[in-house]
Amino acid sequence: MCTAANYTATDHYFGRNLDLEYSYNETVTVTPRNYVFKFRQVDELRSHHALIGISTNVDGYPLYYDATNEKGLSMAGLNFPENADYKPEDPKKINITPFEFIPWVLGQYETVAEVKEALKDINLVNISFSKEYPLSPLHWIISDREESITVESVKEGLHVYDNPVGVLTNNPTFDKQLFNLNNYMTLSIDPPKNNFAPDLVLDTYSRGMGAIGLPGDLSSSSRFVKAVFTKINSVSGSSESEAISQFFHILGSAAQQRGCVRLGDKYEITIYSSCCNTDKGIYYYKTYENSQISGVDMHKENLDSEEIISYSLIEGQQIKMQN
Ligand SMILES: C[C@H](CCC(=O)NCCS(=O)(=O)O)[C@H]1CC[C@H]2[C@@H]3CC[C@@H]4C[C@H](O)CC[C@]4(C)[C@H]3C[C@H](O)[C@]12C
Repeated sequence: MCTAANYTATDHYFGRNLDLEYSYNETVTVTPRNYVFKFRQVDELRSHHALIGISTNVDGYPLYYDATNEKGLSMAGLNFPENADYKPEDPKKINITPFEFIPWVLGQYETVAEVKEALKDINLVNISFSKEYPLSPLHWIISDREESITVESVKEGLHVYDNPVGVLTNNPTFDKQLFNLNNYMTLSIDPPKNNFAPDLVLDTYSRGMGAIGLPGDLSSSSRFVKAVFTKINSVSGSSESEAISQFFHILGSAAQQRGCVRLGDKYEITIYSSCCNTDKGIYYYKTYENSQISGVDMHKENLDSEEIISYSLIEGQQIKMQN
């Protein structure tokens, strides 16, 4: 399972946890403007916005999990099992495969408003990348500084939801995730008042009691509530250091520790957490075993080139000994 979010301090940030029990050798990948993006059913993009994000690169093609373009538009794909339903080719629509969706959107658009318009003509077509890389059941969050949307291709068709909280996890469908927040409206960052039974003497014996009932388990609906509560109440200073620290703490509130979710003989963990400064095009990340923040700045690369540039994730703790 996964959790994605956006966050605005002075700059705007977008990132996600990738939670899984294995990895696909993902890298931080910069796709410069003149890399030729080929698509299965529509014309190639010879020149487009540059992208930075995490991908698995197969036969020279960046299969992005999440990315941001040089205009500050961001997008992440998260698992959506049982619900994702991709369609046969529709000659009246623009047929984009799920693995092309991030390049197609981020290659061309600057804002969520533009993407919303474009999505009216899109059909997410059921063509897989290859036998080795079959279709994954995904849904997406797309964000800019102003707004976020969630895109879900389900049995009934393509649903585009406004995402007023700027958070996405996994199942159930996004309308249900949002509805579920109704159940938590009494949670508060302030100490509780005794509404339970005013005649009883009840004591606020601990800090944090205003949010008792906030879910702490690792199911996708609980992570959604936890991440929304943390993000919406987040306060941070305006510096880059303060903002990215806060962003990683937001993601940390929904992260997975090895041992708590068993999958056969393996355990789900947060493989990486990312935080892209979408204004500056800097992609920061941590991995499960590297708590130090590493970063790749897209503007340090030649963005007019034709070749993708990738950086392997730095793994293993970088411990700064003080004596
Ligand atoms: C599995 C991940 C979601 C994490 C998650 O939620 N894990 C719970 C698993 S479980 O439900 O608990 O078992 C998702 C998120 C993004 C995905 C890639 C997107 C590009 C590409 C698309 C191609 O079509 C197939 C290969 C491809 C590399 C994808 C592989 C995989 O699907 C990725 C990593």
